[in-house]
Amino acid sequence: MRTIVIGTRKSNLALKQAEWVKEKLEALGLPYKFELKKIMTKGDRILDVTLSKVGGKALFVKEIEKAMENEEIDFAVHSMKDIPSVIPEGFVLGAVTERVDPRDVLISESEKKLHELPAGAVIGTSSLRRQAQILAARPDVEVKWIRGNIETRMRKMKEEDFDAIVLAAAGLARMGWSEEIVTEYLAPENSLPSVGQGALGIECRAGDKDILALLEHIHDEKVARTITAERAFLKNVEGSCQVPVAGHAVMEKGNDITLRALVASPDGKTLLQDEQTGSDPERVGKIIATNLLDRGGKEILDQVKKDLEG
Ligand SMILES: NCc1[nH]cc(CCC(=O)O)c1CC(=O)O
Repeated sequence: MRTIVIGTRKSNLALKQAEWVKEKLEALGLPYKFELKKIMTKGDRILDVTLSKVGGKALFVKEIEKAMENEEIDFAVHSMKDIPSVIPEGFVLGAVTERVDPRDVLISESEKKLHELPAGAVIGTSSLRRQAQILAARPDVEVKWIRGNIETRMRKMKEEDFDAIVLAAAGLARMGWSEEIVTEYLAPENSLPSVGQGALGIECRAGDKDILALLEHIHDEKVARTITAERAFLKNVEGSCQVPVAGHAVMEKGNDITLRALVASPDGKTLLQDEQTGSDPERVGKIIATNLLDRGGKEILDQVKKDLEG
């Protein structure tokens, strides 16, 4: 019986995600054994630096791709939103899983919602996307960088000087945290999610037919279509590092997809948004990207990238 080795980062959230995939595959009753292998990535090692300054998303996937290349693992489970918009030659997205709640949530010590927090309140996030949207909704609060996994951020909120933090509902749910700790599920108008948020992406070797056939069983084509639109937007606005862009797509009745996306300045003063519906996800994503870049998004993103390099 062939043993299939599933690669994962070693954070608790990554482990939960990989275990979820392992259980789904085991439930199929196929003649395979499944094993998890934890891989320490550069992104996990440098948790004290702002993520966008040290190279962004690629930091979490490079070592994992190396392990696939060396056949130490057969495929890797990632949070979809951590996968760069362009996947390197030799690897493919073998499956996109069902999506859980894609929204961001606000957790505040005083249990005050975003619009109830006092002026000067300090909100913790390490995402320019969240920062921009918080400041657009509440220009009178302060955003401070907070890093670390979910447990660390919850602890820092209590021990340090944060009135509230913003996290993904999906991460909390997967970690088994009770919904009771959530103060507010943020509407897309206040915090449009990250491209891919709430879904898992499974990356494997491009030519591995057995693994690709296996992964078909946990692939959700409807979710994949929405994510194709979101990622087409991301790829066409730039792709690589962590910049203040957001995008969320839903399936309409029939086969149409509606994508809402934005490009924002980090200070939240400019928020460029667009929404388009169409049947070709690549095209919907590209139309919005072109639109937002033309309307001033290009200047914003060029400036952000310059600041990140500096
Ligand atoms: N940026 C880190 C990250 N990557 C994936 C998730 C969980 C959400 C998901 O799976 O989409 C999180 C935590 C967060 O943003 O709060």
